[in-house]
Amino acid sequence: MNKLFYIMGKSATGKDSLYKHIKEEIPSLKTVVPYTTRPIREGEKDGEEYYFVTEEDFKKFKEEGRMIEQRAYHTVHGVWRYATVDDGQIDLNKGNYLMIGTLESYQKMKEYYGEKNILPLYIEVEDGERLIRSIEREKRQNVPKYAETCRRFLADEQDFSKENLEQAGITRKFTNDNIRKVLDEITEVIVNGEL
Ligand SMILES: Nc1ncnc2c1ncn2[C@@H]1O[C@H](COP(=O)(O)OP(=O)(O)OP(=O)(O)O)[C@@H](O)[C@H]1O
Ligand SMILES: Nc1nc2c(ncn2[C@@H]2O[C@H](COP(=O)(O)O)[C@@H](O)[C@H]2O)c(=O)[nH]1
Repeated sequence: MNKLFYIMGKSATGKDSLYKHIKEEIPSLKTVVPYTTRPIREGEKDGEEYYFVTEEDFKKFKEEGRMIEQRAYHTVHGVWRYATVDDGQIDLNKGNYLMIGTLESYQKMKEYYGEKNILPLYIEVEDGERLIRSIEREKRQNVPKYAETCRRFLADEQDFSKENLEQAGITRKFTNDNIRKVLDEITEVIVNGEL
């Protein structure tokens, strides 16, 4: 039976980096483009990282009953929304999928696709190291947004609290202190289809 492998973790734990490496190691994995109302960043392309849409588009998805899950964040730049939409991208009869999300979206995806069809890949990094990685990453941007980096770091504390992790049923955590090591661990899980 095919599965949805769902990467989650606090900011700057390496989700995007791992996603890219896993795709290279297992090219047969299918991917899904989520939707967002946040402004497009330099280097991003519409339809690759996200479909960059408007508030009105989000309303329309809801009215049409196509919203699988959605999240909204009160960022320092205003409200940014993210969603997975029932737009035909996911068909578990066609193969295994690799996605990135949050604990909140994972819960909704579990309800929509069924617990046995989705497998959580929870990534963690020690907080001090994670903060350094997120600041260094921001520093490389043309216009670093340090306030948003700090907001996200603090918000993660609550969003990924011990209680929330327990409630979501996260039993295994993958520590990204060495990308090669964690990649091997995750690849094994994907190939076997179990944690
Ligand atoms: N094992 C590692 N060792 C050192 N640096 C790493 C490692 N894995 C990823 N990084 C670096 O950490 C930074 C954060 O990684 P990445 O952008 O992939 O995180 P993320 O979880 O997708 O973040 P966000 O949720 O904020 O988008 C990047 O600069 C990346 O190159
Ligand atoms: N748990 C939280 N997740 C958040 C928060 N702000 C944004 N996000 C999630 O981050 C990813 C990636 O966003 P991007 O803009 O860097 O591409 C996305 O899935 C959002 O849901 C937050 O405060 N808490």
